[in-house]
Amino acid sequence: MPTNLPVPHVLQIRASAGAGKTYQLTRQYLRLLKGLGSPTPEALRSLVAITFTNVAAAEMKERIISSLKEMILSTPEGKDLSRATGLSPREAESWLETILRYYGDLQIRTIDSLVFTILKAVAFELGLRPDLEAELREDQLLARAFDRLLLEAGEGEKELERLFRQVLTTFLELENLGGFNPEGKIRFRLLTLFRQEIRKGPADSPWGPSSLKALEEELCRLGQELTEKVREHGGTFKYPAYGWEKMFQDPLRNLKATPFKKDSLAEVIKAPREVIDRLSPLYEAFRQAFDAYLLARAVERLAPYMKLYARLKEELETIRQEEGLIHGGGWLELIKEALSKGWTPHIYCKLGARLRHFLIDEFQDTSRAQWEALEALIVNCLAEGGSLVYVGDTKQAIYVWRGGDSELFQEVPQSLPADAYRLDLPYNWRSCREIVEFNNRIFSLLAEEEMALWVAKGLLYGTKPPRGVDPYASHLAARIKQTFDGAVQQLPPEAPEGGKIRLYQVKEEEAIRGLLEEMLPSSFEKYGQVALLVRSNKQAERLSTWTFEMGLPTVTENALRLAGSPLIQSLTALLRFLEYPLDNVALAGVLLGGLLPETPAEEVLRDFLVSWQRGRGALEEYEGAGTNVSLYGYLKNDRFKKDFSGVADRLEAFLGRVGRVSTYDLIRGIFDELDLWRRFPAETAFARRFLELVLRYEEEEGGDVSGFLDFWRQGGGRERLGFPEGLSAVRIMTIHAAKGLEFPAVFLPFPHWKIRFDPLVRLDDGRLGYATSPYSQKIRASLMAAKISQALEALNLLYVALTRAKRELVVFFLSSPKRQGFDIGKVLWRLIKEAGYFIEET
Ligand SMILES: Nc1ncnc2c1ncn2[C@@H]1O[C@H](COP(=O)(O)OP(=O)(O)OP(=O)(O)O)[C@@H](O)[C@H]1O
Repeated sequence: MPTNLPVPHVLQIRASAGAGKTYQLTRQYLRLLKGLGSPTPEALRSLVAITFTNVAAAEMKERIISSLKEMILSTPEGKDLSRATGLSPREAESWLETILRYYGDLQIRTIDSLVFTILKAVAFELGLRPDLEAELREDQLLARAFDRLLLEAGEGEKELERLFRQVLTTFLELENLGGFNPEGKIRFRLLTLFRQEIRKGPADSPWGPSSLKALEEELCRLGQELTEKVREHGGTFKYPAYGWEKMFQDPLRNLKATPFKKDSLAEVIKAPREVIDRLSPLYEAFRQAFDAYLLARAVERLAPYMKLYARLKEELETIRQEEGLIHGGGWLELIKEALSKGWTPHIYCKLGARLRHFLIDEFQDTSRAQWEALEALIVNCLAEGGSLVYVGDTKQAIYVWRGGDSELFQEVPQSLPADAYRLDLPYNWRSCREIVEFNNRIFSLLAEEEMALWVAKGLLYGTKPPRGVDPYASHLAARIKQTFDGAVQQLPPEAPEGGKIRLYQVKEEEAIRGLLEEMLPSSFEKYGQVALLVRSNKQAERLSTWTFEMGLPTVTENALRLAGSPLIQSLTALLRFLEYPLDNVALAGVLLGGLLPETPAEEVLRDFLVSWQRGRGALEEYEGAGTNVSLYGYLKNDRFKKDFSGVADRLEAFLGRVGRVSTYDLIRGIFDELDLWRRFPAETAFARRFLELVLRYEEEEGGDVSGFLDFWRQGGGRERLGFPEGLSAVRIMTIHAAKGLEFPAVFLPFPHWKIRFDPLVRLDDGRLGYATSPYSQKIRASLMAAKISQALEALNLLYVALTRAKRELVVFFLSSPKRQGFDIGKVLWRLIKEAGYFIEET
């Protein structure tokens, strides 16, 4: 890593898996700390590291802290770090103190979180409510807006009622869809439109809906004219047994007819040359009308949805004004607007720091909208002598569906006002020799012309690709070659030897289960060394049922959700109680969770319930004249104070702090006073992450206890931990979640994913259309462009999956006839065979 680049500079690190990109980024962070001089919160705030997920941000913070500790203790690793970063043990110590003291100023976060903080800083100037809140769960926000529309329609808003009716008609007639739940499908389509707009630009049509009726009539007229003229000139349609002539007479009922796809009239009719020449323009006119009709139909299909969607957006705007809620895509646009007005100095002033250096991890998954929101800030920081280091690997771009745009990787240095440098990291530091060589052989094959073309054709067209040259397949093949060119990695001089690749072919899924049962318990000293990687959550569920039945300790992504931790459950129960002290269920949760050290919880509750059963009279007596029968009132009652000494006092003390201190300080106080760190050692990781979440929430949304609880209920509880090290349980997770991680042994039990088809396409003229076969040529181009991106993503997923293993990699192939069509398993199979590996049949 070059340590003395002159500022300003942009450094691009593009390297394959396990090459040390995140490792270098962490070191660069420490190096920049050194360059900032004496540790202050302002200096800390000027250094921004952007990660792809909150989990990755939490992990990077941990890495920074543990690196500083190593340096303070001058361990061998610490000495190496000191040498590489220039930080002496003393400097490391004072930075660590500053970081721990001003933890909230540590700017290691996701792009969305950074952009939202900035947005809050300029909310007033942008005419937004200052108590603006982020709604990260766009489906929920949209569901609310949709419900409000339904309500308005139900209350007699005529225009809206008409719109809903139109959508339903399109749904039932044009799309031939039925079923019991049109509402669910309509909601889903609106959500797709919303996502499309957030990630890929405006959804509004530049033109109104086309006149489908007129196009239908024109098509039928041309079809009939053609049949009449053919007959008039003594010609006949080919293949009378298939009724080609009839198809031209009634094209609307024969949209998929073969003769409509022929390139020339000579392929459709039998007639002398001069007749064919004479009628060819008519056939061409028919074909054009046919294409225009198909195009209009696709746009028309979406038109009522677009109108409803326009209303939905108005509703979203109302929610924003009424409640200050704003969705992710919305804030990216707003911040872009603010920055384009040259507000950067003002933003810095509000943030209390100038941003000087940016570090960005996993850059290949950044979306254009995200980049555009950040760009002006980065330009500004470069203009003031700062730097940008961004790292990534286009082979690992697996978030195209969320707008990730790996082409930005090359564009960025050209658009920025600073000298650009590039660093190669040629070694793979992660895996043993066998694994590195396996991946080298497999993935370098994808950079070969013939193989790339075979893969491209298969992924785009399945088992029956068109013969000869196909422009889409050639384009995809070129991109595959370009992506995997340079995939070969070197082994560092002292790389660990060995490693194992095990490849099996099985006939039924049951056999995969059998092999797992055989291999998992016997092969590894510790279960914690094994990760089973899958494509979908459903597969993860299936596998965890199996491992559960086998009696193997297992940890899945869901098990790491914060809401699943007993400590966090009791803590949120305590917050619910503090928000509303009459919430008996919440207080019961606090007592039963053992949060308060001195509570004989069951005894208290039994007593309370017995009293309750005896009748309100008795309880009201405890509570004095109060009418609310609350557990809290019961605990506070003097009669019981001595039995349950301290409980009510503690609760009262906490209650006294609500609203006077921040939610974060309130919870930290609870941790200290109840000695939770010591009393719940197994839950430390959950507790730390929870505190971080509270802090992040507070920074971004400034909310009180109620606000935090709303956020928690609406999805905060789904936040999860990174997979903890040292836990002796088999990890089951999706390949998406495994990105950036590594494990001693990796199993890929179901490598058979296909590319996903998205019927929503953007046409050349900017309009959106809904693609169903047969496609207009214009739709075909957009559709194939989308398919090409998805095909690349499917291959990239394979690359991510196969590069997570340090020592052992196990892959199962299912050869059951149930597995039909062309999938990634087929690609992998051929790559493995050509690379000369043996697949064992069982
Ligand atoms: N220069 C190095 N010396 C020793 N170990 C290294 C070095 N670089 C990286 N490593 C180790 O190699 C492993 C992979 O590093 P890291 O996760 O940073 O790679 P990466 O390029 O970000 O990988 P991926 O793209 O697959 O997420 C880690 O265990 C890291 O500690």
